[in-house]
Amino acid sequence: MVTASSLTVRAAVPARGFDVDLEVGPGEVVAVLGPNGAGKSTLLSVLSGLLRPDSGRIVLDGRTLTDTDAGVSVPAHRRSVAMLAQQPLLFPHLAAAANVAFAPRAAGLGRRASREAAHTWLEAVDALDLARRRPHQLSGGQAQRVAVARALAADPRVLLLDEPLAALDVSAAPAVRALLRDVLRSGERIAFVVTHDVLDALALADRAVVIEAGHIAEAGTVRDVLSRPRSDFAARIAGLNLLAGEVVRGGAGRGEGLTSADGVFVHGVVDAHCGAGDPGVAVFAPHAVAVYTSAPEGSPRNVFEVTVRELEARGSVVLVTGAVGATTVAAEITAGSAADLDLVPGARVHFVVKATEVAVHARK
Ligand SMILES: Nc1ncnc2c1ncn2[C@@H]1O[C@H](COP(=O)(O)OP(=O)(O)OP(=O)(O)O)[C@@H](O)[C@H]1O
Repeated sequence: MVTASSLTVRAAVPARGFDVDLEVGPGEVVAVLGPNGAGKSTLLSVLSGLLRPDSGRIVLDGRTLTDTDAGVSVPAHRRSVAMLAQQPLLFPHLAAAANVAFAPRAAGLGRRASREAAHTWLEAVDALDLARRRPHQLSGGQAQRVAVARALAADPRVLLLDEPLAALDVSAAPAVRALLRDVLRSGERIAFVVTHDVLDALALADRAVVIEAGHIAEAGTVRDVLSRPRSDFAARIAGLNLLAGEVVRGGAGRGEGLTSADGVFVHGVVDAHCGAGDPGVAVFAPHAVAVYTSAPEGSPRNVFEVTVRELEARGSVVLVTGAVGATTVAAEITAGSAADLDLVPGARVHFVVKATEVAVHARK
C-alpha cells in the first residue's frame, strides 16, 4: 500500500548563492521555474543526495535525509528519490528490461522481484514490447519511456524531473508529456519538474516555485504564478508585461494603478487585497498593447512613448519591444500593421494600453 509523502527542505550552498526553504505536501507536483543558472539543478542535486548542502535539513515523511548539524547525509540510492534527466541515460549494454530492473536491484530488491517490477513498469508506460531492445535500438521518445519506467521501478517517494521533454523532438514530446501527467496525477508521490515550458508547468504541476539567483522569488499555484506573476521571470515565460512598483489606490478624482520604481504611472485595475503604497506589479498582455505613431486622445488609457528596440516576427504577428522607464514592454500587433506603421528599431512610437487591460497585484 502506497502512502503519500510530505517533504521539508532547507538548504544553503553559499558558493552557488543558493539558499532555499520549501515545504511540499503529500502528492504535490511542483514546477521549478527560473532563468539559467538560477539554482534549479542545484535544488534537484541536494534533494537527490548528489550534492551536500553546506547547511540545511531535508526531511521526507519524517525521515531525515540530510541534516548538516547532525552530520546526516543519506546516500543517493537510499533516499527514495529518483531522478529523470533530460537525456534518458540508459545503460547502453543492457536491454530495456534490465535497465528498468536495475533500479529496484540497486534499492535492495531481489532479482526476481526486480524483474517483476520491471515488467509491471514497462507495461505501465506502454513499452512492454521494447523490453528486449538495447538503448541504441530505441527512438528518443521510447528511450524516455523506458527511463520513466526505470525511475518509477524503485518506488521512489520523490520523483525529480529535469526538463524531461527538452531533448525530445516535437513529435515525441506530447506522448511522453501525457505519460508523465498520468504518472504524476496519481498523487502517490511528490515530484519536482524543472521546466522552461509554460505548457509543461500547466500540464504537469499543481504548484510552481520560481527560483532567481539561488532564492525562491515566488511560489504558488501554477495558475497564480503564471497569470498573476510577481517576478520578472514568471512574467516573461508567461509572455506577459510586468512593471514593478508601488500600488496607488484610486479615489477623489485620482486614477488608480501603480507607480513603477522609476516613476512611470500605470493606470490599472487594482486587486482588492492591495493597499496604497504596497509593493505591487502591473501586468498586461502584449496583445493588449496597441502601437501608434502619434499619441491618441482619450482616456482611460496608458500612453507610453517608447523607442522601438526590436521587432520579432511570430507567425502572423509581430512582437514589438520598447522600454517604458527601465522595463522592456512588448506589443503584439499584426504583420500588416507593423508594415503600415513602417516600424523599424529606433523609431519613436506610442504604446497604448487600456487601464481595464492592466491588472495590479500585490507582490511579496
Ligand atoms: N558543479 C558546480 N560547481 C560550482 N558551481 C556550480 C556548479 N554547478 C552549478 N554551479 C553554479 O551554481 C549556480 C546555480 O546553477 P544551477 O545549475 O543549479 O542552475 P539552473 O537553474 O539549473 O540553470 P540551467 O537552467 O542553466 O540548467 C550557478 O551560478 C552555477 O554557475
